[in-house]
Amino acid sequence: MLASNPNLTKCPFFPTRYVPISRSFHITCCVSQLQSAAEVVNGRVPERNEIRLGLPSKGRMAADTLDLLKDCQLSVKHVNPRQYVAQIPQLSDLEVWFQRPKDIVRKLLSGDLDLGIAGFDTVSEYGQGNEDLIIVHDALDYGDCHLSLAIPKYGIFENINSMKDLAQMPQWTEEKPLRVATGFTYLGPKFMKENGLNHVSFSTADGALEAAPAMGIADAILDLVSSGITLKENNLKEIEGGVVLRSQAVLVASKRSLIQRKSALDTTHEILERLEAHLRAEGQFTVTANMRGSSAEEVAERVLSQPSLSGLQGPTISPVFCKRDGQISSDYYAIVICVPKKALYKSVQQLRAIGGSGVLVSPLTYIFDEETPRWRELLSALGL
Ligand SMILES: Nc1ncnc2c1ncn2[C@@H]1O[C@H](COP(=O)(O)OP(=O)(O)OP(=O)(O)O)[C@@H](O)[C@H]1O
Ligand SMILES: O=P(O)(O)OC[C@H]1O[C@H](OP(=O)(O)OP(=O)(O)O)[C@H](O)[C@@H]1O
Ligand SMILES: [Mg+2]
Repeated sequence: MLASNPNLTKCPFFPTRYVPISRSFHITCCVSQLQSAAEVVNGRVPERNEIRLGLPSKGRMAADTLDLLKDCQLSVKHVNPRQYVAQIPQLSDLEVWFQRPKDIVRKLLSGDLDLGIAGFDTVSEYGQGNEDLIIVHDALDYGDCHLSLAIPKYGIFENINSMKDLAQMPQWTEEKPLRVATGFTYLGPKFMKENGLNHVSFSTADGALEAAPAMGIADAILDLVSSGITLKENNLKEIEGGVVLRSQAVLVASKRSLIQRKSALDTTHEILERLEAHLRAEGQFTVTANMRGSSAEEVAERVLSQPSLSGLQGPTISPVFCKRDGQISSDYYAIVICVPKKALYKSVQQLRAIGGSGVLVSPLTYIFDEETPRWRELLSALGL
């Protein structure tokens, strides 16, 4: 139980929240959040002309975020790693601010940033379900991990393999709760409660949580997992139903900013279109092949008879003209299709099976659709 944990105390500013006693910086942060929040609570966002995008200043998300933007032709001009403000020359009214991922979320809530990129886990933990946060793109395709509960493989946990088993263990009582070490002090308690574990206490640390059970500090940990190596090396295991959430990098915005700053919405549209165009193209190849045929329609029929050759909107088929005995004829047709990378070899086999030859495969850089579904979803979530 939260209240019985000596390491946590009621936050003086948000009485429904508990904060680690040692983390007075968190309380300071609550104060500054309150001050900024006061500015926006009555519906107005702070006055400024530039749109602010928060990007991770360091840690495992930082380099991949810059790489993604570069791939979208949105390179960040950042001369010095210790300088926390930067520009994206392609987006003239946008300022980039480098911040720790958790501060990106806090500053979106306080109105000091309009847009940000962070892990979904961080958005969920520090956003605490605040309705002002809106996920603009939920799958930026890096930073994959999941937040999961893990317990020792040994001792009293040897035969415990699910959350249900864990909840039914007779050991956990009001006086002797299940001790969980986690940095996720909002999601952790919420998850345990939702899973019927009522006798739980939490402790927190900034890293190397996997050591806590062996050190006798905790019975279980709730932390991020990607390869699973850290758990394995520390004799811990995940259990059925123990995944709190799955995470990857996301583009997140403040609803208020998007509604009240017209240019924030326009800039978000452009960033979203570029992200979608790049991410859609990344999974595809362009495949070109020649095929003998009597007409474009007849070739199309053959191509469309194969399950992996329909492309994005059906194949493009154009006649290949050659001069024979002074006569121009088109016995061959060139077909162009987009093929998912995973289905490349299958597609080549199917092309050959219907008489395709000279198959050329090239990378695809961008796919701009007429309108991205995510843009429509965003507008409807904003009530626009
Ligand atoms: N194996 C992993 N462990 C932790 N984070 C991961 C992992 N794989 C992907 N991530 C993502 O990277 C983010 C962690 O980035 P970073 O290392 O900058 O944060 P941090 O160490 O939690 O931050 P801070 O140092 O400010 O406490 C996570 O929030 C998550 O979205
Ligand atoms: O499943 P894996 O691939 O082994 O990754 C999981 C580990 O990585 C992270 O720690 P990090 O490397 O950030 O070190 P820290 O615990 O000191 O923060 C996370 O907190 C886990 O400990
Ligand atoms: Mg870390």
